[in-house]
Amino acid sequence: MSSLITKTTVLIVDDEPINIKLLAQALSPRYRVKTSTSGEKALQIAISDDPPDLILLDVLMPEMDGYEVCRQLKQDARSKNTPVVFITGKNSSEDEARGLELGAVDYITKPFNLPIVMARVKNHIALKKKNDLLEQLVFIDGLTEIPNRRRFDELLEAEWLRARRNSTPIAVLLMDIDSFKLFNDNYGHTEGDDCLRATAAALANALRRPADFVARYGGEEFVAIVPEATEDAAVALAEKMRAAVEALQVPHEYSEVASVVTLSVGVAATVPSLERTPEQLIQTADEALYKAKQAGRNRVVSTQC
Ligand SMILES: Nc1nc2c(ncn2[C@@H]2O[C@H](COP(=O)(O)OP(=O)(O)OP(=O)(O)O)[C@@H](O)[C@H]2O)c(=O)[nH]1
Repeated sequence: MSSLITKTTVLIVDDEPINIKLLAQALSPRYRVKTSTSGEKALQIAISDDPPDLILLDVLMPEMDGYEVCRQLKQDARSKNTPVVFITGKNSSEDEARGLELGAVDYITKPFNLPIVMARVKNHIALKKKNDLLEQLVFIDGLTEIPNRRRFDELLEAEWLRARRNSTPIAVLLMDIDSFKLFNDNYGHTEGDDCLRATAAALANALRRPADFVARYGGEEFVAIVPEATEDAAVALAEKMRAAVEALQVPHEYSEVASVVTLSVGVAATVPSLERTPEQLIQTADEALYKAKQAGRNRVVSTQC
């Protein structure tokens, strides 16, 4: 069962069940195949928790045509990296150019040659896997193996725009290990690195919902994005994260606040508007973090942005 779950998935989108059947028969020995006879359903599958690795997309479909499906796929951060291959009876060069300009990686005209389709699918999937790996490496912090600042910046921008569109709240948590210089100075840099790794894992484990996100912000600072969280909900999560680090019980006899490693957290929550920016949200969280440090560390302080 687990091998099935991890198997590469191809989504076939065609309003003609007979076309789907033909392609599915050829692909299913090697890939896990999902199918859709409508563009709307294809979009849902593409942004689901179990998205495909490649989409074979028909152009001529009633209601939403393949070009529109492709356009929407490429606009959504959750599906924009999923390769789209058009398989279509529309065989003019203008049609092909339009498909490729919309962001499709390939354009195959009907009647197609099945071995060629299979070979192209294989090549595009190999490329997609390599891109996924590269993206992971670019966005992962080497020491703690959680997402890095670059990934945070990118995701905050996307979540900010989403929250603004939907008029939903969003919160940022800025976290800083207390007296970490004293930890490093007394226990050494290697122990310091171990502490950062353990802290990162504890913070990642404390997240509750799939959309919640934590990254290493730099040095001994971490940052979380909590979409759709009111200030109260964000504070509750911040408190859970603070407690998770304390519960690690990493000895820190040189700490100014406790006998173990602790965390201070600044929380900022807002409903994004055109007048505000994500940078202001981070700035507000930073001010709250400063207050948490001033108030004695090992605590959560919140400010409305
Ligand atoms: N081991 C290790 N230490 C790091 C790393 N990045 C930053 N640091 C250390 O983190 C420490 C941060 O110290 P400060 O910014 O003075 O803060 P602090 O001692 O935690 O004091 P407060 O935040 O005010 O409680 C410095 O000693 C840095 O060298 C890293 O990747 N590994």
